Amino acid sequence: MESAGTGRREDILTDPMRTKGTAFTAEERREYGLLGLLPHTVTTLEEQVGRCWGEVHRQATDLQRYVYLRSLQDRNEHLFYSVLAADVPTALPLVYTPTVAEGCRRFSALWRRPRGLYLAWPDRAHLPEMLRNRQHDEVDVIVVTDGQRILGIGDQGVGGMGIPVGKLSLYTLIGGIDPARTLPILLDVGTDNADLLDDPYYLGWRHRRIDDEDYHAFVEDFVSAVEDEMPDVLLQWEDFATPHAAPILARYRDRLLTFNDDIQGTAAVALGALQGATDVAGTRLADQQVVMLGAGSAGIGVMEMVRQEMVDEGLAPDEARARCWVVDVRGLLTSDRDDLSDDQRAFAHDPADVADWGVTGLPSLADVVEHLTVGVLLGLSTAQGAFTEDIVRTMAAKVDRPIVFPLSNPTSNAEARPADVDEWTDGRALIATGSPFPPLQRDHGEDVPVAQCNNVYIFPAVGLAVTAARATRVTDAMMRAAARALGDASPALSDSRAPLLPAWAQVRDVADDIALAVARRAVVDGVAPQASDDELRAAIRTTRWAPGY
Ligand SMILES: NC(=O)c1ccc[n+]([C@@H]2O[C@H](COP(=O)([O-])OP(=O)(O)OC[C@H]3O[C@@H](n4cnc5c(N)ncnc54)[C@H](O)[C@@H]3O)[C@@H](O)[C@H]2O)c1
Ligand SMILES: O=C(O)C[C@H](O)C(=O)O
Ligand SMILES: [Mg+2]
Repeated sequence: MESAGTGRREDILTDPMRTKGTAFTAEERREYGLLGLLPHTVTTLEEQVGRCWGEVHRQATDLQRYVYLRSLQDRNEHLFYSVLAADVPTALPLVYTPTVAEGCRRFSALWRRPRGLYLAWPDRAHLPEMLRNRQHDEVDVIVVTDGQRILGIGDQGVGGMGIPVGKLSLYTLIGGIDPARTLPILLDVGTDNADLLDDPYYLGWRHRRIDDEDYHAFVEDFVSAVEDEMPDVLLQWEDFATPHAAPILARYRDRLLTFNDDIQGTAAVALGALQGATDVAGTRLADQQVVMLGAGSAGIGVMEMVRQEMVDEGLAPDEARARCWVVDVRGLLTSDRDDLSDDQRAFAHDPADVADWGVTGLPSLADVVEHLTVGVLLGLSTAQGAFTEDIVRTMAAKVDRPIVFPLSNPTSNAEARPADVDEWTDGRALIATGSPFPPLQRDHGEDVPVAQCNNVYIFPAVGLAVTAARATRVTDAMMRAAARALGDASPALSDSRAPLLPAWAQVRDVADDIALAVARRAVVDGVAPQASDDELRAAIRTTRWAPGY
């Protein structure tokens, strides 16, 4: 930690970026006027970490563990990140998916301390002033949400703030972004969640969501204010509802350094995991029929990257498209439907393609799996249990190594449980999930972890890359470089029984590799200053913040 400075003693003791709590030494206590303000014993950071983990484990529920860790973050950031770093696999589900979903649902009741910015529509005339009120001047990464599509649990209004806060914790833990240079933002444009509108303790703007015209004007004013105040910042869009997510990305991606995590981050992690899976299955994506359940911004984003990959593997654009099948709540996307956005229409099949299936109405997922030899089944539908035993068994009867990724979050929204998929396929399926699941049990006693195919493998590394390389845009090629670098780190490439994605214990090293690949691509694409690999590596190293006193 940089010097505790010469601020007033209360500042040093209570400033979460500067405090050491009981680890202030006897000399520091005297120097900063802290004598008598702390219990006598001086502890080490390691002892503090041990004590905190004891308290985490002592809590009765994961939600209480989440509350404990979040309040630790508000008290002492160095200790908070040291605690997370000491046990990443245990910490991740507590500060992130799935527990963060409960934190968002209970946000108003759990309110403790301010963090980040709440930009509410009624205050729209003051956006620049509100941005200037941010806690720290220099910001590398903003994560912003409007709370409308939080994980798979819908509109959480102001409670959506839990997501930017959680994502930014991982930008720091995994991507090494200095926590004092991160900024979570909640655009409070109302909520259509009736329970929240009726909740007397709801802390957001108690109003239905504003209409689209006002909404887009507000987003534009927000982006303009960000450009004025923090022109070099990375602006990550998170958990926007599908009708807003892709249009916002399209509008701003060529104007500033920005990306949508649910569209692009998810696509990159899915493609990374598919690289390991296809390798183990001894095939290529281009040789498979790929089926996606869910045509929201996440599902379409993934299919767009899958399609590009098939083209890279040698297919003509139309051949690639013909191998991609997307099914939504109504059924297969077909070109005679009048309810599709342009992004969805790009994956619509001609009804003639399926005419001989003899299905009346739109084919369902079960029909698709019955009539095609499906090698890859992906889920971003929010539909719990939609990968039924019948569907999975039908698929698995036709391929040796079915690739099945139920990617919806949180845990309760997953399209299938890995243990079930494993049983239905006699252990042949290659599985990855969006939320964490227990390892698969094997007869000979050796448990196999289930890969968590979550965009957390991607966004911290992208943040590290663009900060280190001083990039000005996030290009598609940069996201695909991230996917490739992640895929190259798949343990399954060297051991076909290993998980498809790296273990959490390795995730920071893998983030460095991904960051290098992304930064290199930024240079090639002309959106970052010229730099050699050695220079980029050095920049990544020096950008990385690590906790410690
Ligand atoms: N693993 C990850 O990293 C990751 C990343 C982003 C999003 N997600 C998850 O993806 C899910 C979807 O996100 P989104 O923004 O695209 O949501 P969305 O609500 O916009 O889209 C959901 C899609 O699924 C379809 N659908 C809903 N119920 C269905 C059903 N019963 N059968 C078939 N289709 C159904 C809808 O028609 C829609 O096309 C969420 O659960 C989210 O948590 C996971
Ligand atoms: O937040 C996550 O766990 C992943 C993803 O961004 C989602 O919206 O589900
Ligand atoms: Mg998300």
